[in-house]
Amino acid sequence: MFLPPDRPLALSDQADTRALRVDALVGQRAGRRLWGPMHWHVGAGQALWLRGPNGSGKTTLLRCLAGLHRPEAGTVRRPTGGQWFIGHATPLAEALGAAHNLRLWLDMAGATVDAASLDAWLQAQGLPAARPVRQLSAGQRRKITLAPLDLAPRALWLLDEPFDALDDAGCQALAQRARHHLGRGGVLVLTSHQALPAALAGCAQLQLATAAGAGLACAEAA
Ligand SMILES: Nc1ncnc2c1ncn2[C@@H]1O[C@H](COP(=O)(O)OP(=O)(O)OP(=O)(O)O)[C@@H](O)[C@H]1O
Repeated sequence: MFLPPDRPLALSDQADTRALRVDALVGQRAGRRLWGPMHWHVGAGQALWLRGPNGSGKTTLLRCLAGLHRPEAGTVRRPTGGQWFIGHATPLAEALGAAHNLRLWLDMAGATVDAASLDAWLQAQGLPAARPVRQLSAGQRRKITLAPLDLAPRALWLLDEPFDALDDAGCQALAQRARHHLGRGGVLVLTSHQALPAALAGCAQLQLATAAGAGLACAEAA
């Protein structure tokens, strides 16, 4: 099944080292083909919204883009400047506070962030630095997991359902951060079951689809 994107993907120069590029990529889970082959690239300053029904393979595609899941075939070329992959689960240590969690996460990711910047960011977000994460709400947890985007800028943002659990103000603020990232020449690929805030309206879309009865999904982009 071929479903064209609502808007064609913006093309960039094939040699552009700031672009995210996918060639002949085929996605699989447990040996079952989910989508592909797909060919597209997203240039610096551009965003791509992955869409599709539950189980169509959006998370799998994001994980392939991040290099966390092996595709059946094909290649992914990421922009220079590093990446953040932030999944929809919140992998926080429940007994630790936000500052401690972020310190561990940033250290593991090789990101250098001084304690003052981290504390200032938490304060600006109205998040408690030391209260155990298990005492925080779902939206507060979500905000913590998204903190590295601001604290340690990287060229490629791969975000799986980043608006989940955020209130309206939180969604708007995240979209503005994404807009700022794109303005600096970053690349964004995200999934969202909800409509994107106005700041991200008009970005390119890639629709993954499940063929009725066959359990097979394919995708294509202009
Ligand atoms: N660890 C796994 N082992 C085997 N199959 C898996 C595994 N994880 C996911 N799948 C299967 O892969 C398919 C795609 O899953 P994926 O999570 O990528 O879909 P999705 O489009 O992100 O779904 P949703 O909108 O529900 O988040 C589904 O059919 C799912 O059952």
